[in-house]
Amino acid sequence: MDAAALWQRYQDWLFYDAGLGFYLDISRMRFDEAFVEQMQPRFNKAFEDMAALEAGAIANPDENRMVGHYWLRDPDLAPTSIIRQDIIDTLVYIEEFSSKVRTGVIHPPDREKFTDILSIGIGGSALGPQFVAQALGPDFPPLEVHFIDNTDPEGIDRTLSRLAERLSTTLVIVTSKSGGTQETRNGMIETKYRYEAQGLDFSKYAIAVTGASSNLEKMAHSQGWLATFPMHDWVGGRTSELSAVGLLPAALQGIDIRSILGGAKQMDGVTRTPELSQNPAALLALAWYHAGNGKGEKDMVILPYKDSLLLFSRYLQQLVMESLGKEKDLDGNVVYQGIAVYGNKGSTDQHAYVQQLREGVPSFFVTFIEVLEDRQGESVQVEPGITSGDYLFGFLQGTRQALFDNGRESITLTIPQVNAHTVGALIALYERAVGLYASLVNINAYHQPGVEAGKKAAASVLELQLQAVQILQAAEEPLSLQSLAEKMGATHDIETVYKLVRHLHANQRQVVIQGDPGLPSEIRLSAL
Ligand SMILES: O=P(O)(O)OC[C@H]1O[C@H](O)[C@H](O)[C@@H](O)[C@@H]1O
Repeated sequence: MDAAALWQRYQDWLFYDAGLGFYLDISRMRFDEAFVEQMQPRFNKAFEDMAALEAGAIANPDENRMVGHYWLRDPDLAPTSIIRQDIIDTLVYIEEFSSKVRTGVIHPPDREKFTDILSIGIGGSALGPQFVAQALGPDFPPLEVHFIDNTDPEGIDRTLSRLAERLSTTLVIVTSKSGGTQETRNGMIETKYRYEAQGLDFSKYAIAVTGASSNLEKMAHSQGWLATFPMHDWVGGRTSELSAVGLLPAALQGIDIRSILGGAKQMDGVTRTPELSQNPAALLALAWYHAGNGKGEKDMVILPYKDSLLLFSRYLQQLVMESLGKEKDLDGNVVYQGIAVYGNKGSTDQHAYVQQLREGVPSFFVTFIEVLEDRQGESVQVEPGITSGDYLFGFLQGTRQALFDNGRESITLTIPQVNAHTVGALIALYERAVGLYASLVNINAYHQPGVEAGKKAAASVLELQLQAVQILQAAEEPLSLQSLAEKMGATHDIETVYKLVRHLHANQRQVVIQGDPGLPSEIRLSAL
């Protein structure tokens, strides 16, 4: 395609919404009119599915749940007045509570104000708050936010050690929809232990964001925690950023949550349009379908040219991959769907993996995110007439061009600046695109049956560990690995037995290995 034809294609496919100041360019995806025409019936169905979902249909049939994240930013859409009122009340509660914390009306025992927030959660209960804190957190927030999002002891220690001096002014938010996620529970128990070690009553510092009647909610109530905020049944973890999960920590950091909701609502309005060319979420879904033949054959590389959007790719990784990565379609056929997502930021990545994108295996399409405003205030000139922002702009355009010239496709989103409004809009855009794409490929985007398998397997490893220690404690002499596994009735799982004794030995806990651990069949095991 020559330059004039490309320019025409750019103009033909350019989507712009003046209210949002948002542009979407899919001209560098090499689909043709025939493809669009062929996709139209699928889109008609996707728009119908989406309308039904927003009206309160059981859009997550496996879990028999409604899918209501769109109602969070427009409560009038909620299917019942009870849900509507609940959304409104929760928002007011979040605003009142966070303002009282910021002004010191709610304060820690014997101190004037909370200075820090420690957010404990994982997956959908962490990624949104982390992304938004990075994107929108002020340089000097009223409360600085920290995260524990794993059960890694060293990671927990690092966060808690850094906070040690300020634990007595740190507000802890424990976020878990199910209220039973082990990593989150472990982080909470370890944190509580540190508070108690300093003679602090944890319940005076702790807040729960969780589902009704969850174990976490029951504990928060029985121990008299500072507050509890709801995580509704009809909001999935990966679409919960605009519920209390994301709004509470954002409001505590002084981020304008009404503006995030406003941006999302405005994007929802635009992406509700049942007209492919006028709907940027549908255009994204079209581009994804084209790129990967509707089978996820190409990976989605997210490249925001803005440091503050660094965590967007990690946020989208869960939203896209947990939603679309499914073994079966809605009719029960095995389809192995999904789209792999990765990315970091430009131009940083140009000095890392963009080499492969330009010249290596063509297994991806890029989504560039361009932010028009370089910074607030004046820029120095790094060369006559040229600023650092001009370089960032130039690198984005250059990379887009260089990739296209070598047959690599890309999408470009352009926003006027990174602010609460545009971040809300970006979240809403991708939530809708994922929902539409799921309809195109006929899968349930709102369940995650696959993640349970790993959790169950982990539980049986821990059972084996307890059993192994018990047998070694009762043994009169050191045992070989084989005889330990036999006594456990776990010869089929001897590799796991080997690994768990190695782990315990490395931590000087309960088990001692004698012999060469590199020769598992020769080691002798005894209780410590
Ligand atoms: O909020 P929670 O119930 O603790 O869940 C946290 C996360 O863990 C689960 O494994 C799910 O796969 C995620 O979708 C969820 O966001």
